Amino acid sequence: MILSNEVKIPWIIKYRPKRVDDIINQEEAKSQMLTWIHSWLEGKRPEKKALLLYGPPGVGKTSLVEAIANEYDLELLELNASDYRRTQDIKKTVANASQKRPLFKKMILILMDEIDGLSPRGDIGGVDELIKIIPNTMNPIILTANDPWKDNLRPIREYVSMVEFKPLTLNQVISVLQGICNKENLECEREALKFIAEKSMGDLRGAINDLEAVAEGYGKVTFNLVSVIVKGRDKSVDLWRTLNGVFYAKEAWQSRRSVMNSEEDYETLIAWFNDNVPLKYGDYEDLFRAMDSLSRASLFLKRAKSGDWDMLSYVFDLIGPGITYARKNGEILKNRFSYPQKIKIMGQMKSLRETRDRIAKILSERTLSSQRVIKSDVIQYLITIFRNGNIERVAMIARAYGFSEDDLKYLAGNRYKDIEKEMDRLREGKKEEINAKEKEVKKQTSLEFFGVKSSQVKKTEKGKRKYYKKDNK
Ligand SMILES: Nc1ncnc2c1ncn2[C@@H]1O[C@H](COP(=O)(O)OP(=O)(O)OP(=O)(O)O)[C@@H](O)[C@H]1O
Repeated sequence: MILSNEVKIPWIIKYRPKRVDDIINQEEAKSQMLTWIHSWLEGKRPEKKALLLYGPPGVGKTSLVEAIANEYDLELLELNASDYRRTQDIKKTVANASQKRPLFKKMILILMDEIDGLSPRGDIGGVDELIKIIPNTMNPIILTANDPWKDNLRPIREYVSMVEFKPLTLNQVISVLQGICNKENLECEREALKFIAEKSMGDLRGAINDLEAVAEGYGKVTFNLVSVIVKGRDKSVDLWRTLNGVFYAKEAWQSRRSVMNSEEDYETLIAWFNDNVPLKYGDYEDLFRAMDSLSRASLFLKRAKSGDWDMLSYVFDLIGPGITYARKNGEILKNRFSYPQKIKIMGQMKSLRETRDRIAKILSERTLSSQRVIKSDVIQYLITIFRNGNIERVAMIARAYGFSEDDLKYLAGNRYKDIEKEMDRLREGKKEEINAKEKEVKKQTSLEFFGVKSSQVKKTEKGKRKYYKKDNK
């Protein structure tokens, strides 16, 4: 059963260029690739049967190949690192496709993405196999790499034409972002777009993702928001990327990579998915499968943390592909990602713990007792006094100990405002009277009050009063 039919598509997919003309700033690459593809289409197989596209991430390598396939009616066979990890994989997929004629389209365009991402050991055989395939292929082959100068790619470089992709300029990135803002009817400040563009350093994919993260979270894109959220790749942006990367992955390896690349610890990631899977998967069976996978991830994480670190590999698979492939029936819902309740509560508890520790420190310094004893035996009484005791007296105790507003909130709960008012009234009241009363309170909170004889108290060099077991008399 599907709960809602509102479906959301990530902007990098929604605004992906459909035609070659839509690709910006890669004129040289375009002309090189178009000349090459024309000669294939005219039946003159070019001297180099494969291209190696290289350049930074997110500048249009994959998009241009997809646009060419779309415009020239080619069947695109898109393969990723995980499809050709071993020699057999290459034989099964690339070698096979290189000799096939498509049923309906003109040719098969074979795209092997991210060949530099292959592990050096695993792909040695693969590289050899590829070198055998390229000279005899009946179909055009395109390889992409961020870094084509890696050693393991050296043999391949002789068999391909290299096509360079350049980073996009600041203004180009800004104008793409502005175009998206207009189409989305989104309020976007120019300064904010400039900030995102500068941060992206020419990676348009990254820039579009950042824009969407801010827009989705806040409904508008202002400089103030962006400078806080996108700055230094803020954690919420990182989390947003990871969630998006898993929910919208096309392939298992993409989803796994999103989890592995996240800067968050795995417990936090699990908490985020725990709260957000129900927001994104409306079909109950999809939801069941995803939550089942997530709970297994949690179990494997425990095992990994108890020393069996090999288990971590299953954690990546169970969070990433486990959630991606759990969705079989329904679409991804349009709901916004939400902040996990567990982390919210833990955050609140953490700040409460910090306040309690601070109060314990103040009291332990004053009474020369250990903080542990103060926490276990004293604070509860203080809370009772602050919540029920005589307000003037409580206000004086608060002044004597120098409790902050947070300390008062912790000790007095809802009563803290009344206590603060009383403290103000006292402050304005007769100084002498207050001083005398404060003195009395101080006395009652002093070492002597806790049974230490005055003769056992000495002043340290810094003027602090210290307790000595031995009588000084
Ligand atoms: N030159 C460009 N013109 C228009 N849109 C672009 C361009 N470069 C990137 N984009 C946008 O960024 C997204 C990612 O681009 P693409 O996948 O083509 O990058 P890539 O260079 O293949 O990156 P990677 O090396 O990481 O795979 C696209 O969906 C598109 O929206």
